Amino acid sequence: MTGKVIIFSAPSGAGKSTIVNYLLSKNLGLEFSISATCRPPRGKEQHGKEYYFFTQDDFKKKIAAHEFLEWEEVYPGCFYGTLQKEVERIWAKGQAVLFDVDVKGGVNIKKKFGDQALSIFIQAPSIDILKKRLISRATDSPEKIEERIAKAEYEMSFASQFDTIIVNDNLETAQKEAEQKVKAFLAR
Ligand SMILES: Nc1nc2c(ncn2[C@@H]2O[C@H](COP(=O)(O)OP(=O)(O)O)[C@@H](O)[C@H]2O)c(=O)[nH]1
Ligand SMILES: Nc1ncnc2c1ncn2[C@@H]1O[C@H](COP(=O)(O)OP(=O)(O)O)[C@@H](O)[C@H]1O
Repeated sequence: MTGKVIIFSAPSGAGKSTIVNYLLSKNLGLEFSISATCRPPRGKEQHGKEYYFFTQDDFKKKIAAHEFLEWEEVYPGCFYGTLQKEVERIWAKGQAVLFDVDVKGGVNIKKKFGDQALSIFIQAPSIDILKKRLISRATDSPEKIEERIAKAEYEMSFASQFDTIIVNDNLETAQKEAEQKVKAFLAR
């Protein structure tokens, strides 16, 4: 059983989650790939909903057992990855898989799936705007925001390795552009 995959990557704060959630609300035949992580759940987060939560030990065992399609140490000591069986679960339902992964993960998944995959890089108009968005989102401490900004320039350097780049300046325009690109790819 094989199908299509759509990959979204971006520096933190560029608007990727907002655009991904918009696409998921459109009933385009997409299902979100739930990632595995070894960060602890926050608030009401549940295993198998936002993420599959594992201890760092269990995560490493799964790496050794080749259960991951890909994984990255996204922040120091903090692993995120996609379980092979997550993709199979979604394809078995006849849906296309929608990935929200870091830039390296995005490039690796595209390499694995080739023409079966559409990789989209979401870019903020500038680093300054990125910073403003992270501050106004108010989900991260000032230290975390600085960590994310510091990483953003490095992440931007991956943009050219994606099939397409969407600059998220006006949100509605970016959402429509993403929707049109995804629909065209799914119709192929
Ligand atoms: N490579 C890879 N990156 C992932 C995966 N899942 C999430 N990420 C990335 O890990 C980062 C998670 O950071 P953040 O958005 O702060 O997520 P949070 O842990 O839910 O607060 C983002 O860049 C995600 O795109 C995955 O399965 N593989
Ligand atoms: N085009 C836009 N203009 C202004 N604010 C935006 C735009 N796109 C997203 N945002 C806001 O910026 C913040 C970061 O967006 P989010 O989707 O959480 O980013 P990411 O998932 O890439 O980290 C959120 O508060 C979101 O509402």
